[in-house]
Amino acid sequence: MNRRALVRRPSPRLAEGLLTHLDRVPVDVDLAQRQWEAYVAALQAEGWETIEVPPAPDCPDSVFVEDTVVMYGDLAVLTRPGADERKAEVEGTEQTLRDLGFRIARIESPGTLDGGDVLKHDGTVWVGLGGRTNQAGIDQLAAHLAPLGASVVAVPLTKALHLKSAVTALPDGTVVGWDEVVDDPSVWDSFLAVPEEPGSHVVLLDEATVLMSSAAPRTRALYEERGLRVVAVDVTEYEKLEGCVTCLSVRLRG
Ligand SMILES: NC(=O)NCCC[C@H](N)C(=O)O
Repeated sequence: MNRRALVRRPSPRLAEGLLTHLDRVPVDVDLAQRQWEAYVAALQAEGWETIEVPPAPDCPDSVFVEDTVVMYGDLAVLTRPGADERKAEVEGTEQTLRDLGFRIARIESPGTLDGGDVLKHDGTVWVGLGGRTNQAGIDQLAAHLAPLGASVVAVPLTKALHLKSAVTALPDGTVVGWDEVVDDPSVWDSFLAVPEEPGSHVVLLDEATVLMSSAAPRTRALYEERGLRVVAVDVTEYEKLEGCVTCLSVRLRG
């Protein structure tokens, strides 16, 4: 399988990144750069080819490249981020995806949508309706994905920045989340509460391997007991800015 992922190196202005639910604490930008390089190396070590979106040094949150696009097969739906400070990040992602030959669609005003609000599994696309993504953005995404057979479900979101700040999905489709920030776990047929907040974010590297933060050792043990192989990386500087392992890459199919 052709496994490729978009990544985008952190801006020197990372410490100015937006905060919604966390208080600002000092961010070590040099450490963040090393953590980003280790994250990219971890993807490559698992057979993923990483493709860099041109850096956007004037956009403090540009490392969180997931928010700029929703991929579905050969279609790239460019987002319209809910925060004005982040709207300029989309241009670099568009340029890269056009060069790679993907079909392009886009969310347009008055719709807003961040890619971090979109969780996909097996033909269903759950979208967090909350601070960054509005109903118009969800409706537009649904229209773009309907021809591809996807069913889009809006999920109320009040306790976390993005849907994927609260929940992600294991390879078998089990949705995992940290109870305190999940508005309604009953949305999903199979939901597993995890013991640590950073444990609720996994990047699927293959059907039996996930990448996650090293800040959730008890959750790691839980995943390993379920038969998963876990690759753990330090993303402390990104967690300080309400980011996580899913925000730092966009996996491409095909
Ligand atoms: N997909 C994500 O969860 N992205 C994290 C974005 C964090 C950034 N500081 C923001 O508030 O937009």
